Amino acid sequence: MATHAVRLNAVTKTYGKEVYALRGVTVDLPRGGFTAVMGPSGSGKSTFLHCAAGLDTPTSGTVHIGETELSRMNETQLTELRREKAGFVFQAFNLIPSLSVVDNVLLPFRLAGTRPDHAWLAEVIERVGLGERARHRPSQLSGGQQQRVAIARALVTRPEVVFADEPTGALDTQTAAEVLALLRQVVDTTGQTVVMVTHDPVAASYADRVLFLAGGALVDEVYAAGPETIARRMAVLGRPEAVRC
Ligand SMILES: Nc1ncnc2c1ncn2[C@@H]1O[C@H](COP(=O)(O)OP(=O)(O)OP(=O)(O)O)[C@@H](O)[C@H]1O
Repeated sequence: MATHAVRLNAVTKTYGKEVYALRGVTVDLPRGGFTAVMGPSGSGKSTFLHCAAGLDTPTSGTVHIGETELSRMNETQLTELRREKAGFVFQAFNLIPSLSVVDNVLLPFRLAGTRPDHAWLAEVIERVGLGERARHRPSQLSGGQQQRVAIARALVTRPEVVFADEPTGALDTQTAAEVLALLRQVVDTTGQTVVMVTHDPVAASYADRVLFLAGGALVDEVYAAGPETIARRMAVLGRPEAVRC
């Protein structure tokens, strides 16, 4: 079995002739790890996440999720692969307002036309702390609780990797801390792999490893770092001379 959950090799993404959103990014994201991706606005964080998750296709280079290479897949194959191997959590919780917590969490199965494992479904809902609220609608929940529904939905298919794009961007500090602690716990207790884009050094400090992008290139990384260290590295990247174009 591969030791990486995701592998990017010399991944470049360009828009037209001028814009290099990613330039030659090579990195392994190990199984069971929590990786944060940071960088100034426009540095390529979302493009990185989208290419790693098969939501976007690199201009050149290869992407693997586990043993599977994404680069040669057509759109239908990519959709199937994402369904099977990836879970997604976004800043906007993307829940369906008319559905209960449990039905929102069941959506991936509905979309795939497959049968859920009900014991696991109950465990996941319990694990995110919503056992008592399984029949509530999203409008009856706080922002943090809604994001926990989205996390349960991302986990319920037991994906190879959970991709989170600014998952705490819409939450207050205390609620954000709860959601990040949950992601940390998921990695620690289930050996799940999480990749998270964030602007926030405090959020990134929950990760085992922080990757820094500047100008579409991977320019730095830290392991097990606190918010101050991460903020200091970010401050350096903010200066134009740090961007290797
Ligand atoms: N569809 C597109 N067409 C043209 N340029 C694009 C497109 N998507 C992204 N870009 C450009 O690619 C670069 C990287 O964008 P990306 O969204 O990945 O950065 P980011 O680090 O996630 O930014 P932010 O923190 O502001 O969300 C930027 O210069 C952006 O303008």
